[in-house]
Amino acid sequence: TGDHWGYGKEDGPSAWHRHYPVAKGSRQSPIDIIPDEARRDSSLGPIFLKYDRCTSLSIANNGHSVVVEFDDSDDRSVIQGGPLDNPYRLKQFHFHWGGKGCEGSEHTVAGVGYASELHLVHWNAVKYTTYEDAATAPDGLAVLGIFLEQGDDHRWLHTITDVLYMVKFKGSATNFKGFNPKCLLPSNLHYWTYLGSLTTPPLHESVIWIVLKEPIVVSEKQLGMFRILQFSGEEEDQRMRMENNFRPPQPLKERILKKRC
Ligand SMILES: COc1ccc(C[C@@]2(O)NC(=S)NC2=O)c(OC)c1
Ligand SMILES: [Zn+2]
Repeated sequence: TGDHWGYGKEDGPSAWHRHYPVAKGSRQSPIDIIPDEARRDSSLGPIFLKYDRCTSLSIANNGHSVVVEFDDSDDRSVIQGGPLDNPYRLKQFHFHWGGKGCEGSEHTVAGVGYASELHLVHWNAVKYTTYEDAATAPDGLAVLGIFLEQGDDHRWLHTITDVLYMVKFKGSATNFKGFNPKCLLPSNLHYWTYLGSLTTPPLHESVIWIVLKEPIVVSEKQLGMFRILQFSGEEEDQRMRMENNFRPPQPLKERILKKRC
């Protein structure tokens, strides 16, 4: 039982369509972002992020990534503005990364990947009653994508990398209170935006994507800490290092990429 998909040769992104036919849908993510083809849209305003440090709850290894969950019972932590018609509540954030020295982001920019990509997942609690309902609705989710570039140590990422050893195995979780994800944002909030999907099964086409142009900088040492995580559970005999947990870019099809720069 459990998820029968992964990132390997047999169960990876090229095989997902067998159980999840929407993998070949009209608004799949990620995409290759071509900056020169992005259309400036005067109706696109700035995005506003209001994150309250008291809403973070736990950090967990779900067998596909490391996820920090938030208390989404009210509007303390929300994203609004930009392409969004109302505030979307912060539910969780997680990362995608590569192998040693390899690219690991999901979106690429003019064909070039970054070392990693952070996804801050928000849901439309004005229109939908539950996160689960929002996750299947065309305007249900708003995901803020932030690129991680290799370079100097990131001042605040230590707060996360220092506890990864506690969630090494699939199914492990631990308390993670008082973390404010605002510390993971770059200084500039200029963004690209387009209509897309979840990037793992069930691949629901329910995401309004907001991808920041400016990456944050993290060290190779910090990136390496993500690779102590395992896809596999503690009881499984074959150890499977968690790395290269990213889906490659999907066809843009009839979509328009917009920008606010
Ligand atoms: C059923 O609801 C789901 C399921 C998976 C994810 C995770 C993910 O597929 N989506 C993005 S974005 N990156 C991912 O890895 C999700 O996140 C919003 C929501
Ligand atoms: Zn993601």
